[in-house]
Amino acid sequence: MDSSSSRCASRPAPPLLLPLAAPTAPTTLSVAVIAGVKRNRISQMNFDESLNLTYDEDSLTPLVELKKPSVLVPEGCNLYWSSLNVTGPENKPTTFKEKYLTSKPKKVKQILHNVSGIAEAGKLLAIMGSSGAGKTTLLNVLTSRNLKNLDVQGTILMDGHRTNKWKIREVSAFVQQHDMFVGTLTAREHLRFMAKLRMGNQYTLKQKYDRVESVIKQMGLTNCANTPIGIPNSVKGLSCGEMKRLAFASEILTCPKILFCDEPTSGLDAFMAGHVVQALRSLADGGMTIIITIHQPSSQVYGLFHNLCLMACGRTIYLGPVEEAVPLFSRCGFPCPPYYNPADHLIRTLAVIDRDRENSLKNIAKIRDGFLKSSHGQVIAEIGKADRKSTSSYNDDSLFGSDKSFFSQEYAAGYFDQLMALGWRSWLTVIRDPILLKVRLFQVIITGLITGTVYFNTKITPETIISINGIMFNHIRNLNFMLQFPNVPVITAEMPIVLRENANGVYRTSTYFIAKNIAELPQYIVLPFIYNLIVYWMTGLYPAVLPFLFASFVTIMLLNVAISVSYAVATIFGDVAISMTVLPVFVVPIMAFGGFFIAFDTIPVYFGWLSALSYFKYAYEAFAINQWENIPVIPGCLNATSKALTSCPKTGLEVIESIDFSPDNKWFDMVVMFVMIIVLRFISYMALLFRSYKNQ
Ligand SMILES: Nc1ncnc2c1ncn2[C@@H]1O[C@H](COP(=O)(O)OP(=O)(O)OP(=O)(O)O)[C@@H](O)[C@H]1O
Repeated sequence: MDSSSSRCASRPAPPLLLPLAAPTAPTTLSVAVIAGVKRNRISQMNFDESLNLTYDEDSLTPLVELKKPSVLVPEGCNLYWSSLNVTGPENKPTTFKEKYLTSKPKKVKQILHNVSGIAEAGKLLAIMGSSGAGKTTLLNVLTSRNLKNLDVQGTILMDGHRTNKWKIREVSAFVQQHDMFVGTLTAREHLRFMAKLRMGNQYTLKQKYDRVESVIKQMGLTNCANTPIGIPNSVKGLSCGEMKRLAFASEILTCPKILFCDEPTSGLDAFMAGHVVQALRSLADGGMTIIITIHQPSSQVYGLFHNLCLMACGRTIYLGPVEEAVPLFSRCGFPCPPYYNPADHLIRTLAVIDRDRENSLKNIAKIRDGFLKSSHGQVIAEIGKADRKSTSSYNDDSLFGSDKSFFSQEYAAGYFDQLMALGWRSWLTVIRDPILLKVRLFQVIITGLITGTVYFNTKITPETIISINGIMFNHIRNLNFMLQFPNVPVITAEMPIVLRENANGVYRTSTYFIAKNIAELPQYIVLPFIYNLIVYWMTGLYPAVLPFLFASFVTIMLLNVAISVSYAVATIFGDVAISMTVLPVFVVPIMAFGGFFIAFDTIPVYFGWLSALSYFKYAYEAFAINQWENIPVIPGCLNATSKALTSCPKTGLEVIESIDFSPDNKWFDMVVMFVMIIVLRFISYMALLFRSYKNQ
């Protein structure tokens, strides 16, 4: 590994507490002492040498605090979990009542049983076990994620300190199983975006970009640094292995002490998997603490692990150096056949076979007993005792002196920097995603031309009044349906990425929301303007500059209300299918009260609220006033004497009144639409904030 690339930028963490290599005056403590249980050194712990902390016996605070250098070599930290017990509902809640109205599940089951362990600094620890063994649950507990419905008891310690979820998040990074990126960015752009947000203000932009280049080299991404990440079925991009390495690269930019990875090799072929795990091994060799869960590693990948944690039935069956696992199994009567992948052998031996359940459990118990008698087993047993003296549970946020909450989280980048970086990313997405801009532009131009051709140069006559009103109402309706519905999948597709980045403490929900709104605004000004430009002049609406500009303003406001509705629905319902089903339920009735299909005098009182919410009505009214207020005479109506034309409006103002609109409402309508935009965007922001909060 390139040594310069293994150097990491320091993070805005509290002063660095480094374990001392050589203990001096006070006591040298073992793992059990860390929890204040016992003060004797456990010998022969070849994977526990870095426990030589020097402590003040009373306060258990490390005595020496080293000054934080400007550039750090990642030193990792030892992570301990002691007597973790996790219980969850026997059946996952499915009905509304079970989910929201029942406080406690009827039946609970124990998922993790007194699980203890250690992940050492500078070592790659792989958690393995058959399906349902509890690997993901353990990783979720260690990272404090996805713990909904679960009751977690136990203690987690970092370098001798009890810790809580905020502290763990501060010093660690989590690469989840499924990669999520904004696919229109290139790998380098994505890393630069992350560097701007995660590396803090103590670094110049150049230093952040230098760090990006070194991480690109370190993760072997040089050849694909300028390749778009990719959007399935739309933009061709990185391979799965490159994507996974990019996920690591994003997380190690700030040089976390601990890196968690859930199934880093899933979906990769053996060759790619080897590359990915080799990258993790290099990070561990550089000093980081790495914890991964993994299924079926090849023997080559297996050989890259330093330590192995084997789980079965929610229990730790083995935790120690990888090379000692197979000998332990042999001693317990389960030798690995020659030329057999040791990982396969271990997992097969620990699998619970339904038709031979009793025997399987007996075998597992035998191996566990063998392990507990070994020196490594004793270390784990001692770690398990660390929890006994603790009175507060892991979920107690006051542990480790942290009183942070979702709303008082600290971010590496300031508010303005977050806005700028997020605005930049949203803007690149808007201009690069073919569906977002090119297709929409094409759609607007074609629809505008077709509408313009159908109503081409409509002259004002008594017979065409209804057609001219139709042009204006269609104008509004077309624009609404053309852009409102396609916007829903755009929001819902990006939401999981935003929620994940938010949960990782990269930026605030508010900065994302404001930046996205600002970055998207230009297209929601330009597109309606182009549409109006085509339709207004082709259909022959009142030919003057100011009325044209006002009509453009009406269409821009209308479209922005429509987009705000799609924002609100998408963020409230979250799922594209549900949102697309709900949206017409709201929009279609509201359109019926727009004024073209209904006389306002005939609307029953109990539907008054629907009429008041009809943004179509406000846009149509403003548009109609703008058109007809400039027409002093309707040719053919002024001197009409025939019976057929007795109800013929003689002036533009009479046309406005004939459709129950008030000529004074032109600016009032604009104000109402503006207020609607603000209220709807606020609602969608609150919905997104709530989702972010629930996702923590
Ligand atoms: N939130 C939850 N509510 C109820 N049961 C749960 C919950 N999370 C996990 N479980 C149960 O806990 C057990 C262990 O699940 P876990 O996902 O940790 O296993 P795993 O070893 O990661 O399996 P796999 O390799 O298949 O992902 C399973 O029986 C699972 O159904």
